[in-house]
Amino acid sequence: MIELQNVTKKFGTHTAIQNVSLTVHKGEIHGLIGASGAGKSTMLRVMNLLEIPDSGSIYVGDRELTTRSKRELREARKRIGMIFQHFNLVLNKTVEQNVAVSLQLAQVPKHQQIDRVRECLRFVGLEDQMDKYPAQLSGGQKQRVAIARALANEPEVLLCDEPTSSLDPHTTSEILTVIRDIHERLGVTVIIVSHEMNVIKSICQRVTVMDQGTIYETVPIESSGIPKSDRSPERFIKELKNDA
Ligand SMILES: Nc1ncnc2c1ncn2[C@@H]1O[C@H](COP(=O)(O)OP(=O)(O)OP(=O)(O)O)[C@@H](O)[C@H]1O
Repeated sequence: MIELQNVTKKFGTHTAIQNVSLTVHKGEIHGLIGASGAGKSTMLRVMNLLEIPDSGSIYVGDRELTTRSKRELREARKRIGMIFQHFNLVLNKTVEQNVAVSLQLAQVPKHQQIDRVRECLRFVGLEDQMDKYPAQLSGGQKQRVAIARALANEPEVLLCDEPTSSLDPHTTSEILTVIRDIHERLGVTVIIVSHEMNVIKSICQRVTVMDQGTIYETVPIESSGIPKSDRSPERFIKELKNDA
């Protein structure tokens, strides 16, 4: 589904990723983990050419991205959604308008936009929040809007850059459940960068460990399932007592 062949990306004299090759299979949830600065985000960002590699090839499906014209690249990118740690919503646009941005960029006719926006917001459970602004939402709701925006053009691939790193454990499980739903119900291939081992272990089928800009190893894992989270006061008391 996604194949990186001998990809190198430098920032000035610093090599962020060095000659990496990786295949992500269609329909898998693939994790990228490693120490800070190992090159995880750069790996993810070259997959949709948000970072242009200095050398190497990137295939998404049967499309080689690095040799595409600007117009062809725009088309190819519609099939790749992306979400970020800090959500990257447009603050002066409503939830509805934020999701519609993807469709406007893809030049979807206006009369088709509203149905699609509603459908995506329904998928993430936010249909009733369409008129709110990002500042009126919780972190988890903001990430759901970002997910709805990423889904709007029916992507085949979802790139997730530390999607739960700004969220508490309860909201993390909710967002992971949405990501797993996208994978299972929509058949989307997911690549997720995280420094949180529990996140990686709970939903990934294979994990690539990165070290100093190279791939240390890719290992299959048995996903442990998304932990059930409970925000009841009894649970807080129990945990406080356990810690003591
Ligand atoms: N736009 C940039 N300009 C200059 N250097 C960069 C840029 N982006 C990344 N780097 C450098 O490339 C290296 C890899 O960065 P990257 O963000 O891919 O690592 P990471 O594994 O995702 O780290 P973290 O977990 O801290 O986010 C780091 O040394 C970083 O400082």
